[in-house]
Amino acid sequence: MTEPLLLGGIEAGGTKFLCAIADRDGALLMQTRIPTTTPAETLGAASAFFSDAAEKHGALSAFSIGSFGPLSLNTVAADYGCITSTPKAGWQNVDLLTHFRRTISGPIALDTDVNCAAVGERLFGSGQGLDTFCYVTVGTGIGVGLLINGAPHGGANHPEAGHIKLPRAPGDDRFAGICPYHGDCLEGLACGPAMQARWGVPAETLSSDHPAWAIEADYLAGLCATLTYTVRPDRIIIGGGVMQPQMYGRVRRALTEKLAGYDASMRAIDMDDYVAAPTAGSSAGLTGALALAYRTATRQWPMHWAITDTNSSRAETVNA
Ligand SMILES: Nc1ncnc2c1ncn2[C@@H]1O[C@H](COP(=O)(O)OP(=O)(O)OP(=O)(O)O)[C@@H](O)[C@H]1O
Ligand SMILES: [Zn+2]
Repeated sequence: MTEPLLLGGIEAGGTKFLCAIADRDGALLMQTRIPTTTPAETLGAASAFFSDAAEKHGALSAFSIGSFGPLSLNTVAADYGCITSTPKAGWQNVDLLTHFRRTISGPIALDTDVNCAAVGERLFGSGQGLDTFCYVTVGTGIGVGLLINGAPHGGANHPEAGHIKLPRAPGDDRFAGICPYHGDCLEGLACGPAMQARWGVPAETLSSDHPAWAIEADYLAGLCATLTYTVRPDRIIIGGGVMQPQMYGRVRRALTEKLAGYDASMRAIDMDDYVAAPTAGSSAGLTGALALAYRTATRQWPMHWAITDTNSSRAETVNA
């Protein structure tokens, strides 16, 4: 008989922490949504949820966190498991791992929110059937998750492709950018708050023929070209509040121009398929975190979740 598994996961975001426990088949047994306020308040509420879950369902087999960052993911570093230099007030140097080790006895895995979302897209969304793809979110920041040969990628630490420096888009030479570290890195020029700073109004209020969108598409296509040259993924999935439907065509056309017909395999890219929207739903990061917990417990990815379950039916099985 297969051993029962009890998995815990958190998608730790800048506005909310989604916490859940799930069984071996990915069915959610309990879940909750905690607003991200102070570390003490938010992490305290998350621990209380998992203590309550353990009382009701037993000890967790494995637990995983997909968090906003930057994070220290180098297992031998002194600050392993900490959020490090985030601009989010009060959350610098917050030790996530030590906090959860106080209440959770099983193994704990940690990865970025975007890598976890990429895992969720592989199980339930636009990454199904793919081994190597990128997951990009363009919202309050710009984050890039990488699934390489079927596993989330990290090296000495997680990459930060949202902060690459790109050539300025035509006509965009005055805006200084808003990244507190680099000024006019990609995130500094093209995340949602950067658009607001540049144009004086929130991005969602700009009309679809506003010049902002051509500039935005140029930068996102620059990121896609860089990812194409460095990772050569099967697909680049781009989501986040700024990626409205009209952006996909613009990014695909700008990317085709940037690749400039280089190499037959790049000329053969079907852009409609290559630059795609996410489809795993708003809980892809949480699903990915739970899948990471599954892998921590079993050394395998729960590929059967994709067959036996769908994102929407998962949501219905919840007893909050
Ligand atoms: N319809 C829209 N069109 C363009 N921009 C939008 C739209 N809706 C939201 N945004 C922008 O998206 C940003 C918020 O992004 P999102 O909704 O992805 O939130 P987030 O999860 O906080 O971001 P992140 O992915 O960085 O964590 C805001 O800057 C907002 O101006
Ligand atoms: Zn930057």
